[in-house]
Parts: sequence; C-alpha cells; structure tokens
Amino acid sequence: MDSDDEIPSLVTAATIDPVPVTIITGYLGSGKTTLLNYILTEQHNKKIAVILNEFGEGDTMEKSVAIGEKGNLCEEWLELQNGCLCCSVKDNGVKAIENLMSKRGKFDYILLETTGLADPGPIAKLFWVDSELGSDVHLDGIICVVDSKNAIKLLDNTLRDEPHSDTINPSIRQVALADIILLNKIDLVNISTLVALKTIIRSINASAEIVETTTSIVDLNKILDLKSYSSSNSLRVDEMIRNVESFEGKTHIHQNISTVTLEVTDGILRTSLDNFICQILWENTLKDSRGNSAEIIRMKGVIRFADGSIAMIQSVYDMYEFQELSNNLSEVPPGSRIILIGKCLEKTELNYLLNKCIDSGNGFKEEVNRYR
Ligand SMILES: Nc1nc2c(ncn2[C@@H]2O[C@H](COP(=O)(O)OP(=O)(O)OP(=O)(O)O)[C@@H](O)[C@H]2O)c(=O)[nH]1
Repeated sequence: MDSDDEIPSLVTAATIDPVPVTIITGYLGSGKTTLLNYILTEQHNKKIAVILNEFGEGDTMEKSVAIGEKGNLCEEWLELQNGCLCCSVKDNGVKAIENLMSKRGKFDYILLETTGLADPGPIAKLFWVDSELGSDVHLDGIICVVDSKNAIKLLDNTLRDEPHSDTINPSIRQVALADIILLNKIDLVNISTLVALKTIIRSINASAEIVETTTSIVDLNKILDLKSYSSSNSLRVDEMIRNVESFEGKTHIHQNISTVTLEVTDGILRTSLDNFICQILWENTLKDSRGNSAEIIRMKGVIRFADGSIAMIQSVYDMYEFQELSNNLSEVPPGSRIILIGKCLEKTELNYLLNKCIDSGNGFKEEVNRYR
C-alpha cells in the first residue's frame, strides 16, 4: 500500500478472515436495490450487513445498517462522526463497522450500496486497507449495475459531450472502477442495443467481466468473494489482458476514458517501477499527445522484477499496493503486464514514459556498478 496519511490507521485486532466488503454501484434506478434483495434472499443462511452510503447527510451521527440473518432483516446503527462513511475520518468508518461486529458478531458479507450519483472511488479506498494493518474487513470487489435501457444514451452522450473535460461524470467512473459489470434490464432492450451498449462499456473498461441480467439475477459466485484486490487473483490479470486486447482497435468512439495495456519483456528494477508509478499517480507528469493531463482511475498488473521476484500491483486513484507472489510462480507467464483505466491515456505516451523510467533506472544501476 502506498505510504503517508492515505493509510487508515487501524488498531483493532483482526479476526482470522477479514469480512469481504462488496461495493454495489450504478446509476439511478439501474437495479442495485433489486440486486441487494436478491442476494439477501439467496444467501438467507448467511449473516449480511447492508449499508447504504448516501452523501449530504452531514448532521446525522448514526447510519442505519440492515442486517439479514436467517431470512429476517433487522436494523442496527453505525456510530459515525457524520452520516457519510467516506466523508468521515478514514479509519472511523471502518472502526464503526468493526465495533458493530464486536457487538453483533462477525458478518459473512458486507454489501455497501452507493447512491446512483456517487463516485465509488473514495469508499473503495476506505475499505481497501492493508491486511497487515489488521483490519476486520477487506474490499472484495466493485459491482456496477447498468440499466441497459437508459445507459446507452447516458454513457454515449456523456462520453461525446466531455471528450476533453477535466471532470469525469460519476456514471463513467462507476463503469471504469468496476470489477464486474451487470448489464441489467436486458428484458427491455433488443440485441443491437445490447451490442452497442457493450461496445461503449468495453471502450471505458475493457478488463471487467460483463454479465447480462434481468431483475439483477446473477450467479452469486460471479459477484461475491471475488478477491479482486488480493494477490490470489493475479492469474486473472492475463485473462483480463486477453479481454482488453481482443477489444483494442475495435471502437471508433471519440472519448477520453479508456483501457490501455502495457507489456515489458525484461525484468524491471523496483526503482524504475516506483518512479513510473510516482509519475503517473502522484506527479501528474503523464500527458496525451495533445498535452492534456492524464488521470489513472484504476490499475492492475503483474510485475516481474529484475531480481526474479513477482508481484501483483493494483491501484485505485492515487493509492497503490504491491503484493509479492509466493505461490504458483511457475504458472505466471514471462514478462510484466499492466492494465490501466483512466482519462487521456495513450499507449505510445505510456510506453514512452515507462521505458524512460526503465532506461534511467538501468543507467543508474550501471553508474553504481562502475564505481564499485
Ligand atoms: N423491467 C425491468 N425492471 C427492473 C429490472 N431490475 C429492476 N427493475 C425495476 O427497476 C426499478 C429500479 O430498480 P432498483 O433496484 O430500485 O434500482 P436502484 O439502482 O436501487 O435505484 P436507486 O436506488 O433509485 O438508484 C424498480 O422498479 C425495479 O423493479 C429488470 O431487469 N427489468
């Protein structure tokens, strides 16, 4: 995890298995509540906490949590400094959930629904706490529910209206950050609309899996226990890369949010990669060929370092984490691969910056060796 004050300072003792937190996002009326009800019904033998994160509840000190257990729903309260989880001091929101679990017992799942107009990024960062910090909860994945009937107009118009805008509409961010996308309400659209919608969604986020649903009915194995932020998911990166590559060059939509993949054959020095990450996430040095500043929304990849070690890298906005891989190393394909989703990303510019960081890292190493 990156350093400094972004890291929530958790002090509570961790339970053996941290409880997975699934963020359910999606535009207004897309079918998020329908999905929550479906999960609660299907998983009635599990203990599930459902939290609705709404903004603008500044005066409330408590947030209602619905707890589903043995087919019954009851209400509990989270003690917060204000009513919005991601607006409260970072570790406060997580701590409030941990306090609730010490009172009510451990949950099997925590489902967090964001309001339709919300960017799920801040709340994802809040729960994406380093397991070494001893949290009782961990971010499992982000599901974006899309209303197939209305999304095409919304996404298409937004992409076309704001090709070089500095702001990114929340509906686009929701798709960009998703690990899995439910194309819901497919009963209301014909095949050609569905194909066109998939093309738009793929043009934003080419790595997430897309599942078509009616009334949000989905195989729960596809959306729960995803482990999207765990190194155990590293072998999926290649599957995602193949998804992205199969789509590359197939869209002609003029837009500024897209998915780009990078590959490096030789092992990378850690200092070179640190330098690259620092420049793209924190120093905003990356620009497109027209000079527009790029923004990385999400990154995932598998890195093979020059010393032979392999790590999974992930980021959500400016927060990133390396997880060293220790199992199944022989199954990891050679080289390094990174998937980036963000604004004003161009493969040529990204490759140029990455190679510059690799070259300057190698140059520095040669200098040091020369004076040894
Ligand atoms: N025809 C059709 N209607 C659906 C489907 N899924 C959900 N709905 C209906 O769409 C409406 C909105 O669904 P919700 O689950 O409340 O959507 P939401 O995303 O929670 O809505 P907000 O909380 O307002 O953002 C409800 O009337 C649902 O019954 C579907 O697949 N097909």
